[in-house]
Amino acid sequence: MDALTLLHERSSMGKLTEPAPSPEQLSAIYRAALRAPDHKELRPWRFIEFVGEGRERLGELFAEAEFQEDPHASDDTLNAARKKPLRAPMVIAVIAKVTPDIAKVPKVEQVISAGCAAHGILLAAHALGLGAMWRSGKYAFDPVVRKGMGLDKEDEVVAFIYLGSLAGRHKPVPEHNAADFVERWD
Ligand SMILES: Cc1cc2nc3c(=O)[nH]c(=O)nc-3n(C[C@H](O)[C@H](O)[C@H](O)COP(=O)(O)O)c2cc1C
Repeated sequence: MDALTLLHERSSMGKLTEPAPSPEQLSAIYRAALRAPDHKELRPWRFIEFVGEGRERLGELFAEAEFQEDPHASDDTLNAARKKPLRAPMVIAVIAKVTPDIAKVPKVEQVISAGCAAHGILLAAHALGLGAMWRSGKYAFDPVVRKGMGLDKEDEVVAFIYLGSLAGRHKPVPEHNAADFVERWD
């Protein structure tokens, strides 16, 4: 697949199955992530891989977040939260590891950089024939989840990327008209 075809045709895949990416595939995926544009080379990103029982630990954090939000939450609600990370054989949390008060690189730029790293993961996964889906949801912003994953005060959860093998067909890529989004000064 050439680079432009990849950029034009990447799409998300919510239906994911075993196996998880191999070590070689992960290596290629992280190389792509680490090529994200990065002002002052701060490397403002960290990745936490959840596989096997690690996904269950993440699910427990989601359920605990749900419980803290509503101590009367039903068992169904807590179990639904618990099961979310099991939708794929691997989840990668992309964290913006923010260095506060650094000259010329405000927090927003560091978070954008980490977002570009997340996009790199999606693109590399697609190029490798894997499926991937970027999710956030309320748990990405929840204090219980943040604390459980060891985030510092200024850090942000940019993505939970669900990764695995394709268990469905990619939906057709929508055609947009660039002119709807572009203005030109000349
Ligand atoms: C920051 C961010 C957070 C997202 N969170 C979710 C989410 O929690 N749940 C979801 O279904 N899609 C979420 N999406 C959207 C999907 O990842 C996906 O981009 C969307 O379904 C469109 O599909 P496509 O990537 O194939 O165009 C999120 C996207 C971004 C950029």
